[in-house]
Amino acid sequence: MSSDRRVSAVLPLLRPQAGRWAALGVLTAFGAGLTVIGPLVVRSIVDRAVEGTDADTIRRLAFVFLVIVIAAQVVSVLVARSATYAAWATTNELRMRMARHVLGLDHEFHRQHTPGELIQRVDGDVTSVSDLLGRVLPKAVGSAILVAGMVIVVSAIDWRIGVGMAVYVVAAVAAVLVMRHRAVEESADEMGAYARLYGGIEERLNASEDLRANGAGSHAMWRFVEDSAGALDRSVRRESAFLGMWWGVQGAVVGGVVASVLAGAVLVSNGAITVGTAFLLFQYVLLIQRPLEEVVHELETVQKATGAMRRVLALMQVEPTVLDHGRTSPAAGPLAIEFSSVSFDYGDDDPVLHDVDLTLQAGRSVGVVGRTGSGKTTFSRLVLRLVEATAGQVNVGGVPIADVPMRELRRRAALVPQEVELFNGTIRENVTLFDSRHSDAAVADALHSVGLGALADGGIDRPLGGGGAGLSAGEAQLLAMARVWLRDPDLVVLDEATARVDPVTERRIEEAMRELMRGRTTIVIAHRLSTLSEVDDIAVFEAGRIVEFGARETLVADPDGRFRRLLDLALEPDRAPSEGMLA
Ligand SMILES: Nc1ncnc2c1ncn2[C@@H]1O[C@H](COP(=O)(O)OP(=O)(O)OP(=O)(O)O)[C@@H](O)[C@H]1O
Repeated sequence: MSSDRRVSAVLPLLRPQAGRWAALGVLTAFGAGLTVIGPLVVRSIVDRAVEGTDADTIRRLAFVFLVIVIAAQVVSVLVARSATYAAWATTNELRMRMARHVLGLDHEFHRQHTPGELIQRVDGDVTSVSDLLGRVLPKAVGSAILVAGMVIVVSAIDWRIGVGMAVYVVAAVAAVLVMRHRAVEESADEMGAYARLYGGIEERLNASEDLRANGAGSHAMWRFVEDSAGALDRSVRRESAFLGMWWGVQGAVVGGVVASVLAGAVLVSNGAITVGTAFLLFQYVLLIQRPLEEVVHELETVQKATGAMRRVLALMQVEPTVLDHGRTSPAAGPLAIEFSSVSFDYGDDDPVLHDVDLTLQAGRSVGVVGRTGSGKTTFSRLVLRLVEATAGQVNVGGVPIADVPMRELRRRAALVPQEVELFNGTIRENVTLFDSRHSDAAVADALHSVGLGALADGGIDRPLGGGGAGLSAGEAQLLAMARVWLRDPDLVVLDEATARVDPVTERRIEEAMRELMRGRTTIVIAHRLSTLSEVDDIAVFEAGRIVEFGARETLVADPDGRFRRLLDLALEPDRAPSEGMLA
């Protein structure tokens, strides 16, 4: 995509605020017109003074000039104000569209892009576009009208001077644009270096506990130092490219002023133009200085916005693989799950699940066990349609999962994840996930049902504490269960609900699970077999395949079965792995 096409990609953004932008265009043209007329009045004053016209006429002309200058200033303030407003209205729409788009992208996309990088895209890059629209675009349009107006006025006086002025402007702008090529590249590189730096900082801050606990602080810091040095190097290169352009413009301006003064002196002495016209030329050349300087100043904004626009467009072109075109709602009540020859890979042609067949009747619960990396979590992602099967068919409630509207699937299926995210808000907000429609009684009931009654009794509008401080990992998982309880879904996936908790909390979680399972279809992914004492069925995963599936009681009774062997292993303390019973 060429850079011009990228800049033109901004134009469709203006459409929703077209009226505002049109009014701004008229105001800008009016302001430029006033700036062109001002020196014409001065020209009259000078010529009349040379001719010896009466003082009253000159005073009147001076007053007209004063009014024009004040009006031009007022208009420029109005232009700046309404341009900022129009730019924010326009880019806020873009921000919203991008945020919605990013949130709709795949699990895999979010795994590959840090939140910091995405914030930089949705906010930082869009702010660059906003600067372009709110500051540069009105200035560019105003400058173009100003220069065109000056060339027309001068041509009307003497077409040869008009041509000279046009050639001068075109040559000066062309020279700056040629120099910009290097600046463009440097600017894009600098933005990329900063995105990497901020993305890295954000990721390391999130993982600070893990990094510190594993003694990886110094490696992480070293990476930060490398990224910072890279960003500094790019900044210096970009700065020197822009400095080169700046000196180019200063040379062009000084050359223009010298040429206009010399040409004016020669033409006046030849009698070709009046002193007032020579003065007009001098003023016009000075007026050209501002647009030329702005080309340099604002080119940086244009470069940033161009790079930003390129990244925004690239992001908007990322298509989710999980599409929401479904129109069929499964019947009300618990949802049956059916996997027919389902295979899945994460895009690297290395299948994580192979030919998985499984039928879980509505309202039943299945315990999913297997070694680390055997595909249990991936299986649950397919059930929740966070990823799409590479081959085969997943049905939910008898309906192909792709035919179920995403909104309905999200409403009827819920997940208690391995890592529970807690928000810096009240207990209520953490349970309701900021949905204000739930009553106090419903929130308290949800907390009581999962054994967090003490939290509810102290008042649900108390802050939970920054980042959920004060809740253990097990309590956080209970709180996640309360969220699910409140939503009352038809399908629940509990991912490793008892990992990393003490026996007392494990017991509380088991009781909460029992409550949660009632009247719903439930998938429990567990490392500890004791968690599975309540489930109806068991599926044993091994290297991405289901190697055993059946009613729990049947599998327990089969001495040669894999689940039975896992149970025996768990019951023999000498042979049981120390950390989790299956991990
Ligand atoms: N987002 C991903 N991108 C690429 N590969 C992945 C991704 N998630 C998991 N995998 C790979 O898929 C395989 C199965 O992972 P999965 O998390 O489903 O296993 P699991 O049985 O749930 O393991 P655990 O018990 O450790 O959670 C592993 O080899 C893992 O490395």
